[in-house]
Amino acid sequence: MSALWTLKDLSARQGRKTVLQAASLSVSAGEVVGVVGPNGAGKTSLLRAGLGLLPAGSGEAHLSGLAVADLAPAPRTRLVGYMPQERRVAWNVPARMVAALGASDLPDAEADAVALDCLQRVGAADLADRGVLDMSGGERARVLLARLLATRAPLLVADEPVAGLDPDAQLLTLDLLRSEAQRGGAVVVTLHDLSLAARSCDRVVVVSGGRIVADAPPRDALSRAVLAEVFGLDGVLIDTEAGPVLAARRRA
Ligand SMILES: Nc1ncnc2c1ncn2[C@@H]1O[C@H](COP(=O)(O)OP(=O)(O)OP(=O)(O)O)[C@@H](O)[C@H]1O
Repeated sequence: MSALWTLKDLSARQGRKTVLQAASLSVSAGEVVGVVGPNGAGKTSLLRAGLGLLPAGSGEAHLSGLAVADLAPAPRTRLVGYMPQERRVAWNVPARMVAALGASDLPDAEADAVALDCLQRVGAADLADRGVLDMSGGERARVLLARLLATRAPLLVADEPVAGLDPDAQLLTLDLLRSEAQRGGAVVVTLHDLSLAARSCDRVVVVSGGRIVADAPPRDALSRAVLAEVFGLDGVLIDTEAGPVLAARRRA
């Protein structure tokens, strides 16, 4: 398997605070990797520092073997598509235009065709001509997912793509990301739903206090000990017909 994204001892700060400490990670083609951790653990910082969007204090990050620090924005967007946590869109332009931004390397007509195809895949074909500010939050999230898919980049990184989505849309989102991995890409996704992470990801990376404290298949990464120490939960993954489900309560 070829590594599409590698981090080696990567650290980063926000102001005086160290938000990422010596993080090492390797993501290969075909993988769906979930990044989990409590609020403020450093998940977004990990993604942003690893993509060169937050200056790294030390360590290295590579995309398809190329040092992120040396990559100009245009070549970087060919190697990675990034869906940030904030779903901010400034202008009330139609969904098809927003989705087409993901394919801005193509001539307009081709970018539009890719955008429409991606809107269809995310179940938002009927929203194509609607302004993105005239939508519900969940509808806008689908449009932004379409924009991510429209990048056709080998690595897709999505920060909480299922936040605020209904259950069917959550599963659809993970299914679509899985299909990108099956086509030979790699996917990294932050999630708060640990059941969904266990069910949908090949590997789960647990972040706590700015450090990667586990990086393993879901059952190992979300062990009783990690659930207790990192999440403050007395919990366990239970097998069901639909996949593993977390049964947990807060620790006393
Ligand atoms: N712009 C900023 N300035 C200062 N500190 C920041 C900034 N952004 C994030 N932080 C701090 O960095 C730490 C990690 O934040 P980060 O957003 O990476 O966490 P997260 O795991 O993604 O959290 P969440 O699940 O709440 O989205 C937190 O302590 C946060 O307060």
